[in-house]
Amino acid sequence: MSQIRKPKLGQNFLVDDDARHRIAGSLGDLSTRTIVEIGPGHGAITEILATRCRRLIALELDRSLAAELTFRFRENPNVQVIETDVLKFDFASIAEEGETLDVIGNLPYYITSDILLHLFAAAPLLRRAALMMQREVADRVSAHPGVRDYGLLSASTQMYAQVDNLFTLPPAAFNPPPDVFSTVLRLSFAPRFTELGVDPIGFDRFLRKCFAQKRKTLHNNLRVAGYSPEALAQWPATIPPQARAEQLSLEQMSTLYGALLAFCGDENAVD
Ligand SMILES: C[S@@+](CC[C@H](N)C(=O)[O-])C[C@H]1O[C@@H](n2cnc3c(N)ncnc32)[C@H](O)[C@@H]1O
Repeated sequence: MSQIRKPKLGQNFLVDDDARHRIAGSLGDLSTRTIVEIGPGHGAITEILATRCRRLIALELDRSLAAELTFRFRENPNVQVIETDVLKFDFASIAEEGETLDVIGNLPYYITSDILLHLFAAAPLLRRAALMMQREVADRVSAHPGVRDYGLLSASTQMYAQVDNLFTLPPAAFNPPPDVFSTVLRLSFAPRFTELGVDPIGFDRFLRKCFAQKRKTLHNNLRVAGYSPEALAQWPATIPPQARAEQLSLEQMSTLYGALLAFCGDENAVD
């Protein structure tokens, strides 16, 4: 009986030559940079990066692929292959004094959101990232307020980075072909917490409450999350009372957060 098997560890390897060059080229001149590649696989992108960057750290979870690449790049002193789970990788462990890192990866799609969160946690060490992910996820990450795809993933990402949507590839660019189209995004890290006057942990928790139920108004989501009528009476005049979370800019969100926090004293008071 024939059976379609999902590749393990999200292993859909890039076979489109033009595409691998476009990804490798998407962060510009790398000659002075340290690049971290997530999931190098058989080395489709690694091979190009190895000749272009000062230092390349390739993180591969699959033991046999990591061994294959270690052997293949054994004569490239600027390439280091580390067999590890990217989600357990400490970016600080490889950054040199005062250095920022660039990240490239045709991601294992099954952990895209987790990888993004892991990168956000390391944001002060990162300059830019070029990441291939499922098109629908990329559309959500890069969406602007007021469009259908805008949500928690967009708001969270855009607190950490400016996002550019670079290009989209069909399933045929990969072997085996995935069921979905794929898009490459470029993230330029520039966290906005200080500029917007919010603390990262509290504001992240606030965003989760705001976007808890997409069909509810923001006011209703916050009421359900435990904000009292007295707290919600602090609603800023600049924010429409019937607004949904996905309609508000990050500036408006942070204004609302600040008004509620000033009233409640401590964001823990509303948990
Ligand atoms: C979509 S493939 C990309 C492979 C290669 N870069 C290419 O473009 O052909 C994803 C790669 O990530 C690796 N991978 C999966 N989970 C991982 C993890 N948690 N940490 C590091 N690498 C992982 C897979 O083994 C696979 O090589």
